[in-house]
Amino acid sequence: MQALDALLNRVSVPRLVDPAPTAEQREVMFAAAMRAPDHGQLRPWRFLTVEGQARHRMGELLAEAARFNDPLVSEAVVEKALNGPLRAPLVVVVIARLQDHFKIPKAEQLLAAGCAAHGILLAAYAQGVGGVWRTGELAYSPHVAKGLGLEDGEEVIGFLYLGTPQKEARTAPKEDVGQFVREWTGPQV
Ligand SMILES: Cc1cc2nc3c(=O)[nH]c(=O)nc-3n(C[C@H](O)[C@H](O)[C@H](O)COP(=O)(O)O)c2cc1C
Repeated sequence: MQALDALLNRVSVPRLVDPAPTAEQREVMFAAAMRAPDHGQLRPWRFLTVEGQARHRMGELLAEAARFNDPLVSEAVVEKALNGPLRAPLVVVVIARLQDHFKIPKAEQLLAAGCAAHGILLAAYAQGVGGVWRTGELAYSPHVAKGLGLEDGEEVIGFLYLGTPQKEARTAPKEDVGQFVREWTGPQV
């Protein structure tokens, strides 16, 4: 696939089934992540892969976090948390690693990690792998962070659900790009 095809046509694929991406496909996806624009080459990201039985353990962790957040949480919400990671054969947890740096603000590091996540999704799409970036409030839970083994300065910025599209992906909507672009010719007076 040509680079522009992926850039212009990538769409999220919410319904994902087995098989999970192959080792070769994963290598390409993580290599693409490493090409994210990255001020100072801090590489302010890392990834966890969760698959097989570990997805059930991740679901239990999310369900515990839902109960911690709200002891009166409904069973429906707990059930959704439990089943969340089962929506795809592979979940990639994207972790931003934010450090105090004399020159590079944490906001820039966060953006770089976001670009890395986008790189994974683009490389997935280019290889026919379906993917969708999800978060939800549990992604930001300290209980989940602890259970996933995050260290100081690290935060989850996304769960990338990856797998084989269950059905043909939708077509990317055509956007009126002109609405988002203006020429600037000098300061307003
Ligand atoms: C940081 C981030 C978090 C997101 N979290 C969710 C989410 O929890 N649930 C969801 O349905 N979409 C979420 N999305 C949006 C989807 O990944 C997707 O981009 C959106 O549904 C639009 O579909 P498209 O990518 O095909 O244009 C998130 C996107 C980003 C960048």
